Amino acid sequence: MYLLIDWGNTNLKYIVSDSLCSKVLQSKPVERLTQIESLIEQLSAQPIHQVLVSSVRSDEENLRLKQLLLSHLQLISDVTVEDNNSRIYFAQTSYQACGVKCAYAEPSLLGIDRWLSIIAANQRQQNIALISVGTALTLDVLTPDIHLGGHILPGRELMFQSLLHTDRVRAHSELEHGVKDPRVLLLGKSTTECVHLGIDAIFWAYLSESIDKLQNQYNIQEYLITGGGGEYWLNQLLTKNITIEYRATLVFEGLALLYKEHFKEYRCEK
Ligand SMILES: Nc1ncnc2c1ncn2[C@@H]1O[C@H](COP(=O)(O)OP(=O)(O)OP(=O)(O)O)[C@@H](O)[C@H]1O
Ligand SMILES: CC(C)(CO)[C@@H](O)C(=O)NCCC(=O)O
Repeated sequence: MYLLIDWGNTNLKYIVSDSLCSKVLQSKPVERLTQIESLIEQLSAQPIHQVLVSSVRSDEENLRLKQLLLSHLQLISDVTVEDNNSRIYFAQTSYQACGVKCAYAEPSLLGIDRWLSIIAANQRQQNIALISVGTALTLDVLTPDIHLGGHILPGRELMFQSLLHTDRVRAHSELEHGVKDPRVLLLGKSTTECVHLGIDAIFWAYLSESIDKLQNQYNIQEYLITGGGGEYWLNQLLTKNITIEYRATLVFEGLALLYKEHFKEYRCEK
């Protein structure tokens, strides 16, 4: 069994799969955890043989994850620590991988989650815009085999927290009356409503305007959207005249592709 991990700034997401083929990964449920310690409990006695990791966390946090995984692997198999070390693969950004070239002059500075999504999207060999709505909102644009660059914005929670830091804007993290349509300029009648509607309006204006520019400048054929807020924004963007798809497994698909490029012995059964 393969364990694929996407450790973001808020959650650790994972998939357990007996195959690294994109089609199989796309059909797997993505599990979400807030504490990495609960990963081991969740896996319990599953026979994991190889772990693939995408992590935007610090070296220190990655080491903690590695130690946790090693102790789990040791419990379920009788091989040595050295053998087990090679069973944990941490993906890294590079200048070129799986046929695609990175836009950054210093590729190691591009977030691995973005790079893996780019690698997965490049399989389609089209002009693609990738939108990830998580802790940060990111945009990446690629034409076949070339990453052109992108944007990074603070995500909803970061914007929300930055206002709470003033200590005067006392908003609740959830709206009392559910989601409101961000395409209409609705006006809030409480601090919480004002903050939520304001932040949604920023995202809507940004996404709507960026899509219009992307259509004109890059002739985008397809949009792929992912991340915790991906489904919500997919629904809002359906009114735009674009081809757009929500893909929860995009980072995992890229992770599997990069791993397979490194360890060429892996073959996807047809
Ligand atoms: N409707 C929404 N609009 C904007 N952001 C949202 C929405 N719903 C959820 N989010 C954001 O998504 C995030 C959780 O998603 P996800 O689990 O993909 O993030 P993450 O673990 O932080 O991943 P990463 O660090 O890779 O972005 C939260 O920070 C939350 O604020
Ligand atoms: C932007 C985030 C936080 C999105 O998860 C991540 O990709 C990251 O930490 N990136 C590093 C900076 C960059 O991509 O240029």
